Amino acid sequence: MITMDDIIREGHPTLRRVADEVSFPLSDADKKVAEEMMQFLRNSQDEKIAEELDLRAGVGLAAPQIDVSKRIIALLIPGEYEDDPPELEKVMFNPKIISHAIESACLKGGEGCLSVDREVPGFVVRHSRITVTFQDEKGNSCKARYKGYHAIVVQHEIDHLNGIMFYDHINAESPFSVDDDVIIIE
Ligand SMILES: OCN(O)CCCc1ccccc1
Ligand code: NI
Repeated sequence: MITMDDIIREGHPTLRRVADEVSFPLSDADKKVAEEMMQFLRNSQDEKIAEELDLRAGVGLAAPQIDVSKRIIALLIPGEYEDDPPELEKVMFNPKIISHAIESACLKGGEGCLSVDREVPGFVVRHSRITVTFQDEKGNSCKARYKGYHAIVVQHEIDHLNGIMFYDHINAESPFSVDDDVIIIE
């Protein structure tokens, strides 16, 4: 089971590596990694388990964050209300952004990261809408489009596969100044 002890922190070289493509059919090891990543996200969003295991809540996780330099990301974006189904619950293998909108967007509150034990204030400017191809656990080729908060989270995770941290996108000189056509998501 993944706990915070398994999550590597900034400064660890794996976070700055470009992760390797996953081959299909999946090895048992890769299947296990994906399952454990999704279980971590569920546990991290369960009040009791998170408190018991001292987990930071996460809506996404990338395999490099558990020192597995492979192109696997897990996404778990909860529904609006307690008993709603998740808005997005998916593991992507070899995800790739194949196209994106011209418009940029960022979260009003900035971003954080389970691999970063500090606040890094500032607007993290990303694409407002993306089209992603990926393989599912069966190796089926999939395509999906994301916008808004979902697009932001997916980009944050895919960045981890390319050794990019969220604060790489923050304007160091002026962290909260963005062009006036950048969509600021509440
Ligand atoms: O890589 C996953 N992770 O560090 C957890 C935080 C995910 C995340 C947080 C804010 C905006 C987008 C994504
Ligand atoms: Ni992260």
